[in-house]
Amino acid sequence: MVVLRAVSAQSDLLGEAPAQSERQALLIENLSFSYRDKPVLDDVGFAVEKGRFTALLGPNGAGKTTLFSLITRLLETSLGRILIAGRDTREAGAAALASLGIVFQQPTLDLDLTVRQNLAYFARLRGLSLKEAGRRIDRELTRFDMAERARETVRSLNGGHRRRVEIARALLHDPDLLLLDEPTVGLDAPSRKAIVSHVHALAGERDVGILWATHLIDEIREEDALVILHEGRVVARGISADIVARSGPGSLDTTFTMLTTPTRESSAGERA
Ligand SMILES: Nc1ncnc2c1ncn2[C@@H]1O[C@H](COP(=O)(O)OP(=O)(O)OP(=O)(O)O)[C@@H](O)[C@H]1O
Repeated sequence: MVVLRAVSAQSDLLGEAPAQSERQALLIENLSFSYRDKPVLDDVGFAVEKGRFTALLGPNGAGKTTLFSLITRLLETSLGRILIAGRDTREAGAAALASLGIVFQQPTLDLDLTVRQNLAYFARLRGLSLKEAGRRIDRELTRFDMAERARETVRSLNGGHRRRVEIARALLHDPDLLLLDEPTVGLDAPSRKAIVSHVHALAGERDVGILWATHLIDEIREEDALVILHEGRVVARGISADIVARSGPGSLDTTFTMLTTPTRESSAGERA
């Protein structure tokens, strides 16, 4: 019974694969990837709209980090297509990546530089003039309630504040797409809540498309766009509340468990 439910839910929860449109910050079409002979992503397709928070929800090992590595071109595949703000990452290369901001799972700030120095260094790398860099650094630090910490070294900040600086840095060049790979890992509950709330607000305010990879259901709101990834396949995509409603009574927690805990029989069914 549970097996039948899981299989039928998967087809109901996918709908049509998205087609290219003007408001997309990201479009992924038919993307597949293997590490040597180990398949990790299989025919992945979804879109991230500008001005919207999209959660990429998947258990450990689902393929989220691999997908981010393909979007940023740390990894390559010839199977499928990735468009950032309408530009094909394979064809447009650096021009496509120019509209991308990223916060990696592992922190990448220089601990011995001040907050402002970290941001200024990145802004200069992105080709911003000193004056423009200063203006944007002030804007982002104010946005993240960090203006008063600008002269402190990153080492003196707590984990939550370090994360805020990383997100601020990723926004300095006004990207169309912001990728965040499990950005709340290791943070305490209040810091996690604050970052989730800041980033949700950001999507609408800045008209930036946000792709937030997580395995934590409580970071997702009913109105968010949601892509559920399981064993390298998209098993649900749409608005979170709609996905939950279409999968029967229960919460996102129940839906996620149903879609990502395959029995042997349902695994066979999926692959048939
Ligand atoms: N360099 C690699 N070589 C071989 N297999 C890899 C490599 N990196 C990841 N994998 C495997 O690919 C699969 C997807 O891993 P990936 O890190 O993309 O998943 P994830 O959803 O980001 O998980 P996590 O939340 O644990 O980081 C896993 O089975 C993982 O063991």
